[in-house]
Amino acid sequence: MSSPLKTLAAQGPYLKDSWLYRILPSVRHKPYTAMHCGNLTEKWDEVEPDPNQLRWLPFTIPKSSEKKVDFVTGLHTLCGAGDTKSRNGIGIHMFTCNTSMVDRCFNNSDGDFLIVPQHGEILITTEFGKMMVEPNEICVIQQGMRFSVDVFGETRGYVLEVYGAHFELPDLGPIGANGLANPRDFLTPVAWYEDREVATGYSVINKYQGKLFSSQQGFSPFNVVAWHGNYTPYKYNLENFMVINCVAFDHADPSIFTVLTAKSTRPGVAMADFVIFPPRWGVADHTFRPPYYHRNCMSEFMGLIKGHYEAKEEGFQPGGGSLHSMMTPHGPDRDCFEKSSTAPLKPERVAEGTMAFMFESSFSMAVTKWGLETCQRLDKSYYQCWEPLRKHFDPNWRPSKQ
Ligand SMILES: O=C(O)/C=C/C(=O)CC(=O)CC(=O)O
Ligand SMILES: [Fe+2]
Repeated sequence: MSSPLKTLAAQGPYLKDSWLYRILPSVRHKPYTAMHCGNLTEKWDEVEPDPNQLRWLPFTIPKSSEKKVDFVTGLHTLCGAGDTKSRNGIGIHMFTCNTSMVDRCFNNSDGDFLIVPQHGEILITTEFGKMMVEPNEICVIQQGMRFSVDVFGETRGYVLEVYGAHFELPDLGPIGANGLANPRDFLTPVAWYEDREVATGYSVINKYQGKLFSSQQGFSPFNVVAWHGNYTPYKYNLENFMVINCVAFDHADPSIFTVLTAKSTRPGVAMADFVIFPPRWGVADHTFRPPYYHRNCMSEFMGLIKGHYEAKEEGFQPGGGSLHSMMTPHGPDRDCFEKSSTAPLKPERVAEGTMAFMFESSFSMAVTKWGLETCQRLDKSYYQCWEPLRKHFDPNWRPSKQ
């Protein structure tokens, strides 16, 4: 089923707002009451810090024959930092679900959701219209926008939430006008509405200061007949990313693959970048082409939509994740190191059939109890992928004369 979409109005230094024409105002609702369901959290101070390299096996999708779980009940916070009240922070969540949301919608008063479906497409009904989002596409639902998610079977994906800033295209600097994610490829829904009364009650779920609240009303909130503006949900197909990379020697920093960024209050560092590792050519001469071993000032959460990520072809699986925290050493596993140290440096396709991505943040993130224990997906043997690394230094080695 396809829904009409249009190109998002060009980005620019404009105020962002939208004007919605609805059948009944949103304020026609009963009071919010706390929901007491415990999978979302921002209580970063209640967990012990853990600087280790962490890796998760694919997160388990509940079977609908056992338990019906929709997008909201299937949302679990994995890690994050900062806080919603002072409007500065991020959360990384997983969603695993098997059932559509029925007569309930969600809105996030805390921030924006960048949603990365990994398994199963999702049909998102928003106050602005409908968007079908498939794996290898992403969408952004900004602060306050109500939406409801329909699924078509077992469904899994990743969510990057930012509090206090919106996602935007990175400054292109010397790249100039065109390249990376181009504005023309961002699509936004066209108005769609239903004038539907719901006698049994429609639940509007509100994420507010990290907690979920529910309020009842007697009608569908998707009652917007028309709208105009530039504050909208939008989607983007990662296949449209125009990849720029090294064509001489050395390995470019992964920031060259930034799709969207949410700027922090400190110039030059992001609250969060959404970075992808798309199919491309590797051509660098005299270079170790995979990511080098590094320790750096960002926290790096990696996810895999499909395929095999070059630095970890085996243990890092689609639907799983990894976290390399601020200044924690990491890099390719031994197999990748050996292969890339000996393979001839001819032009070669990298990441064919693969889409890995990174949520990279200048915040130092805490991992929730759900991430460390409850989900039971932590791969305790992750560190062993570097154990077989051996020294190769030979003080007597000299380059051969040609
Ligand atoms: O391409 C690059 O230069 C860096 C990529 C990364 O930092 C991501 C990782 O650290 C992934 C990983 O090794 O698992
Ligand atoms: Fe890294």
